[in-house]
Amino acid sequence: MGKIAVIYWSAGGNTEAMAKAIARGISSENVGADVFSVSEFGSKSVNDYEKLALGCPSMGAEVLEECEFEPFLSSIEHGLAGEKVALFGSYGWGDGEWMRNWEGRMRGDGCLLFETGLIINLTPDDEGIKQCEEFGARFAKF
Ligand SMILES: Cc1cc2nc3c(=O)[nH]c(=O)nc-3n(C[C@H](O)[C@H](O)[C@H](O)COP(=O)(O)O)c2cc1C
Repeated sequence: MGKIAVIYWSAGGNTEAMAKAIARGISSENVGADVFSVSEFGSKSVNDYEKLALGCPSMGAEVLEECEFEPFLSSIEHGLAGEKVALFGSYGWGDGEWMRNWEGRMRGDGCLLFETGLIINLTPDDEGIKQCEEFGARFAKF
């Protein structure tokens, strides 16, 4: 089975912690997972991966982070039709609106969206980390 890229943007470390836990869950199913921040991913190709897990917190007013993550997503989304994609991210005071909008956008791109995006309020606690690991393990089998 091909590898999964877990690509995230995180300023405060919350979405980063989710990304690392999701990657652990993927690995627990003996599927390879490479974890990158958007800047680490740079100009690598998403085509080298069988599936993508994309993480970004709710920023601005219920939008994706606009300086790095949004341009990255715009640059890859034209090629995502038929691809298996999972979404995740941390949020603060909202109700997950950014994730619902993001899911709709990905469906519009023709992605095979995995479940609904995993959202966690602020810093994932032990239960949140477990949710991320289980989400990753299920995505590995998707
Ligand atoms: C500039 C800014 C804008 C934000 N906008 C929202 C928002 O619209 N809705 C929300 O629920 N949380 C919002 N938050 C809270 C973040 O989503 C939350 O702190 C999250 O845990 C940050 O994730 P990170 O640690 O991965 O950067 C915002 C935070 C910042 C700094």
